[in-house]
Amino acid sequence: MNMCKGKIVIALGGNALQSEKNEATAEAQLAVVKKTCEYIVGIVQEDYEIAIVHGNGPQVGRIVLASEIASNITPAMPFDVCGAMSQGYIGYHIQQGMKAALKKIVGREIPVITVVTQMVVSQDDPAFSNPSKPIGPFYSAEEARLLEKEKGYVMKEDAGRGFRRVVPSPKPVRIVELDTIKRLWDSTIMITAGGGGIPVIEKPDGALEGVAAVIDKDFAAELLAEEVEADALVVLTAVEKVSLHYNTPDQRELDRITAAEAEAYIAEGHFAPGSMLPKVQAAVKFAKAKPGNKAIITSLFKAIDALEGKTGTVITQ
Ligand SMILES: Nc1ncnc2c1ncn2[C@@H]1O[C@H](COP(=O)(O)OP(=O)(O)O)[C@@H](O)[C@H]1O
Ligand SMILES: NC(=O)OP(=O)(O)O
Repeated sequence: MNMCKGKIVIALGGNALQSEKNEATAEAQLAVVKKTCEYIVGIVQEDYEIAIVHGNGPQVGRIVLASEIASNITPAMPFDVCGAMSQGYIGYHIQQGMKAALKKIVGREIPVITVVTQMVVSQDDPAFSNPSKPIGPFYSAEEARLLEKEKGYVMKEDAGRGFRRVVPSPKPVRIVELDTIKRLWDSTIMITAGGGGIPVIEKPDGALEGVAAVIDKDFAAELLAEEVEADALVVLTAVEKVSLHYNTPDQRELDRITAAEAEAYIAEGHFAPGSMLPKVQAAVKFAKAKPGNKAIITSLFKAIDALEGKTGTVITQ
């Protein structure tokens, strides 16, 4: 990676991993990931140094479900182990996609690896008593009621699309593998803090213990961006720009805003919790962390244009 234009941490949204039909097969995911990687490699070709942080809500939920259903024949895996599994197979797909796209588009090899990443969270995080992160498949209201009764799941309606299991989503505090990530940065494209990182708590003796939770990948990407002193946090999702009055006749897209303006819009309730809100909150945190920091929220397809200042919603100090 020569003549670097800047260091960026990319947070990859659900549409970068799953088909519009939400097909849950590994084959469907790999097909989507391969296309996604062609856009990401376009960013590498523009001479940005990148790290990739992906989501894992649908995937970790399905691994947990499969493990629970098979528990009469093989021991169920703890939730944190399921999170590690999701990092492994999503990372594996991205590695394959990146390798193929690098060969096709850039024409040279750049090492790409997945770093199984642990993320320290606080045992006292209020999120543990207020589950909010949707995982796994969608259910009808009737199925949701049954799951609550029979399995003790907490079920919530997810943006008008049906009911999903929700789990605690504590804030990321410390990236355990940070030193390694920093050391590899110059030579290697890393898929790291996938699914927000495997949530672990730190015992008084320093031992780490996995906990049942899913960290928001936008917050994890933000923390990574601060730690590696990235120039930009690039949050890639399904929309080209963030809007005020989203999905109403008064909808207005935002181009360049300050962190203070974004905070005012947050207070006015413009961004849906669990979807756009964490992205804007992460963007604000990064923008405020250091003068010159830039956070961009845009679509995968518009990422390069947004990096060139032509589109996207850009949040700065
Ligand atoms: N104010 C807003 N402006 C733009 N999009 C919004 C807004 N509020 C909610 N959204 C929705 O949030 C989605 C992004 O959240 P989500 O799909 O959960 O993220 P991810 O891409 O990480 O999977 C957008 O595609 C859009 O449908
Ligand atoms: N961990 C995480 O934020 O996953 P999603 O993006 O799938 O919700």
